[in-house]
Amino acid sequence: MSQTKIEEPKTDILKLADQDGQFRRKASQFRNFISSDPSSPFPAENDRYVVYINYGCPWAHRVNILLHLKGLTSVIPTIIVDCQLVPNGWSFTGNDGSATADPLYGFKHLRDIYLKADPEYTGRFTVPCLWDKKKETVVSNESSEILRMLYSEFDAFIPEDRKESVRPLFPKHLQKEIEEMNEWVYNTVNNGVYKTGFATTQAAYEEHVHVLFASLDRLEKHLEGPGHAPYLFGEHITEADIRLFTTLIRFDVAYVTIFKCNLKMIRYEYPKLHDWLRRLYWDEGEESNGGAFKKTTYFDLIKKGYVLATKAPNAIIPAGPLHSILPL
Ligand SMILES: N[C@@H](CCC(=O)N[C@@H](CS)C(=O)NCC(=O)O)C(=O)O
Repeated sequence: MSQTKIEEPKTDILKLADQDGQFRRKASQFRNFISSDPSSPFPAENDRYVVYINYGCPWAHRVNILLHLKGLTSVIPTIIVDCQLVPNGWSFTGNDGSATADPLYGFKHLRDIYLKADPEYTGRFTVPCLWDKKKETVVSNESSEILRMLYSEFDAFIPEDRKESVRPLFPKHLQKEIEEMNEWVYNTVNNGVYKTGFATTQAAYEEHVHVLFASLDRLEKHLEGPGHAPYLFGEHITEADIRLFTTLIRFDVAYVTIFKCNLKMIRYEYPKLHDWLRRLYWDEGEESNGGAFKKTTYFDLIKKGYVLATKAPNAIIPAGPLHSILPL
């Protein structure tokens, strides 16, 4: 008789850098799209989808901002996992805004959601993770694509003035420029902080830290360009602002100290980026639909999440900076 083997996780969750000290982000594996077309495999419906997030992760934060900006928080509710990455991955502990168990299936770990969708899944168990309650599967675990499907596919469920046709986050005439910016900002800033902070050799760290700051210098210059203020592409918030915000709001409070991205700080050395960042954070008016950026930012959990992920000196959470964000 063959013995029943208990399956160990195939992914070493706490191993972030490769053998050569470089952090290489793996491509997301669930890449389906929700559509407003009722005959599509994943049609937009009220209360059919949920998205697993935590409050530390910048990729999950993008999605949470978008749900608030669009007024979709009750159409696609979020389910929160805690901010500590343990050997079994993200979990439900009752801490950091999470429930004590997954409200859908009673699971203790997010990995069980992925394995329910595909028992053979070998990728990483990441947030954000968009789940279809009807088909009981993961629709997508790629934040950049989750953003895109939320722009217009759920327009039937939101007020007129939030629809993509009225207040576009990815306007036709800017798409090429936004795509171009996404490319270098993703590689050198959004993911650049991780390549720097998760590096485990001096050479890998130094390879990425200078590239990161060269891109911040480039962004600072960009904001001086015609039509590039107060938001990255003019008078209104676009996708480019959302994607950069979730990295820069973490910069002075977490990446400078915990990820050693410490050649400069946003608040002291990047006046234009600093203005841009504070305007987004503090806005509680129409542009941010009543504070989408502020309401979704949890500075303490951001710090905690990175300290625990990197085991930064003795897992002590730095007290500073004195103000997580300065007034406008
Ligand atoms: N490309 C993904 C990346 C998501 C991602 O890496 N999330 C991190 C949290 S910041 C995660 O869940 N890491 C857990 C792991 O890799 O095991 C996206 O943009 O959605």
